[in-house]
Amino acid sequence: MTTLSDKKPLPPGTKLVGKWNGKSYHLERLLGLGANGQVYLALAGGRSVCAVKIGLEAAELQGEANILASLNILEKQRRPFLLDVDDAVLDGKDVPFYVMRYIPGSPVKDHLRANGSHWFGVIGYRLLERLAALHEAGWVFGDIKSDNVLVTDYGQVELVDYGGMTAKGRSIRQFTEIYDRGYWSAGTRIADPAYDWFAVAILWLHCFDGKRLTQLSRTLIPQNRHPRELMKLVRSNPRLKPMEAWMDKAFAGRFLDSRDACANWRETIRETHSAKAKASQVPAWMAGLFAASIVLCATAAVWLFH
Ligand SMILES: Nc1ncnc2c1ncn2[C@@H]1O[C@H](COP(=O)(O)OP(=O)(O)OP(=O)(O)O)[C@@H](O)[C@H]1O
Repeated sequence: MTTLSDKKPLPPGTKLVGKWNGKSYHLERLLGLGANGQVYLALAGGRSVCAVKIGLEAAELQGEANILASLNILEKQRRPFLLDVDDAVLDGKDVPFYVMRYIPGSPVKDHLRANGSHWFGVIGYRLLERLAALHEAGWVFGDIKSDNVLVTDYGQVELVDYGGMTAKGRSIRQFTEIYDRGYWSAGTRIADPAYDWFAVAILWLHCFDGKRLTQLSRTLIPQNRHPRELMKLVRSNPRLKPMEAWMDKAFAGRFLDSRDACANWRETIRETHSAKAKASQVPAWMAGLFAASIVLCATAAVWLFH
């Protein structure tokens, strides 16, 4: 019997037939199990690949679908993300679902682990660009975390789970504690672009220093949770230390706007790269000394064997 319980995934091959739009979806495998529902890789009409989110809470799912529908309208130049919204009958019960474009990527933390941490410069820039576009359209993403930032094999960055997306000025709809600036006494939970910048800075700490970040959140009493504690981690991490100035601004919400956050990111990455390139260059005096020693050796060899 096929039932939708909050934790148990539906078996592969389950067919959902939309009650209102009549479209059918074959569930292939579970992509993610979250607090608000289950996301499956599916085949629409038996052919095209898509992602289906089945909700346990109809109102919550409808809220997400409404946000995605307005995003489709706002971002006409992008391929639509929301493809269908409907109900299906499973085991005699109405189950609400919506269908999205499938993003063939992995969470940013996994991507960096598999492909190398040097990717984080370009991924970070693309993520900030995506956020800047949302901010300019009047939205704040809200629930930035590794699972919701998918990176494709070609390094494209896509956001998933728009359940936290909130209009500027409203209370953040959905967030993850450790990424939340309210939790770290760094500001309110009122949606503004700085809310997302803060979460992006936490994302890099989570990717490169996850253990110490978790440890910090477990051991600090609430009164002592503060960005200065996060900055101590940044300064003592060789990967993040070069990004110190950017991270500090992101924690304090001190960029002019999201384009400024992007430009600052690019500049910091560029400076880090040129500093590394300089450090790896062999100084001229050392190269000269090396050349002279070769000449000396060659002369000695000729003299010995003559
Ligand atoms: N369009 C998509 N394409 C590919 N994978 C997706 C897509 N949408 C969601 N996923 C995967 O499914 C996971 C769970 O989806 P989602 O975050 O929407 O559920 P949720 O119930 O809101 O979860 P959470 O409790 O983490 O907020 C995501 O973290 C992501 O890995």
